[in-house]
Amino acid sequence: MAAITLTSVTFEKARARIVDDVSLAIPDGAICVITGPTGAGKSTLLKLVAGQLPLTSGEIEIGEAARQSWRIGRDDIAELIDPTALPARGNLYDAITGGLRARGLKRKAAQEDALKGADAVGIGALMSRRIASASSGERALAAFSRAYARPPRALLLDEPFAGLPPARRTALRRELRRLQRESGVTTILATQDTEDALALGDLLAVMDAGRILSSGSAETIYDHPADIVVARLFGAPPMNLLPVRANQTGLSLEDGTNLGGTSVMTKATFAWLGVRPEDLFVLPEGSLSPGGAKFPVTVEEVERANGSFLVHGHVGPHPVVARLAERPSVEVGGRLMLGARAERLHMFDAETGARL
Ligand SMILES: Nc1ncnc2c1ncn2[C@@H]1O[C@H](COP(=O)(O)OP(=O)(O)OP(=O)(O)O)[C@@H](O)[C@H]1O
Repeated sequence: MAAITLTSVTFEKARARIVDDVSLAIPDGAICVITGPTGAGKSTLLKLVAGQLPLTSGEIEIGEAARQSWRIGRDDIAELIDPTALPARGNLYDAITGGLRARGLKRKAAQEDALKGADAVGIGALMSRRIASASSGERALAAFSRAYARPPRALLLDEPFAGLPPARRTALRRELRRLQRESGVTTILATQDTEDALALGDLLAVMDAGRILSSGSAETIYDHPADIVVARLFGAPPMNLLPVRANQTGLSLEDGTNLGGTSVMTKATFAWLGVRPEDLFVLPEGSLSPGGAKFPVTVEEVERANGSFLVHGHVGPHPVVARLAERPSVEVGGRLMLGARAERLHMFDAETGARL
């Protein structure tokens, strides 16, 4: 297929930099997931790669083809897929063949490929369903059929699972991974969902305000975020951050509450201690592992989440969220001692927010 290389890609509109100096190198056959909050510029970046918007400056290469030399819809270089943007009229079959025809396929080839693609994703029997009455999951599958029936060199997927319930999302992620494995098409996928990103991304890029703040493997972005901005942007609920001071016995809050955490003590006297909600657990009395941290949490609310319980509370004046497998036996207003293993703690510079 083809590697995708973005060099200093910038897009301005009405003097606003919507995409700002983005550089990324996506290896041939990889999935790069662009993640970030709403309005970060993800969709705009995909449209630039698809050739649907003109670059203000910079360069995009897909394999040997430089950005200026292709036009969307006229060849098999890049295709942007947004399941929510299927045409309003017609049935799923029309949506799939229409997409292939727009890429320049002759009618017969488009019809053959559409059926092949629909069978490959298991919606062959649904071809006559009106788009307007198809479920979000069926539309997503139709969009995938359209993409994978004849994969372009670069596939650009904009929020492909938007609006789907969690169970359907999981199934469609697996489907997408399978299609990706079989086709090997280099893919950029934009999503706000951390689970999509972790499940699908060979390469992750965190975007905010038009810029790529950090990019790399899940290990880099999720396990070792470069600074507190990336740490808070990637992960849901976001990483807890507490301002701490180091003394002889470990890290403490300003009111003197000792949190342990001797394993992450650095030369810095003041720092931010970070811990992800999913890395916290109920700490049985006196069982803190060496170097780990403990958090005496005053519980405000316990919320049932998908397969877990979210405990909202605070440690001193600082809000803390924990994701626990089981509902803790604690009343609202009660105290819960939570722990985190040494290797799941993060430390960031108090001033710059950079990882220590
Ligand atoms: N043609 C345009 N003219 C002016 N502003 C634009 C244009 N297109 C996008 N924007 C603005 O640029 C920013 C980025 O938009 P974009 O849709 O790329 O973000 P996004 O990260 O995909 O968000 P979401 O996850 O909500 O889809 C937004 O503030 C948007 O309002």
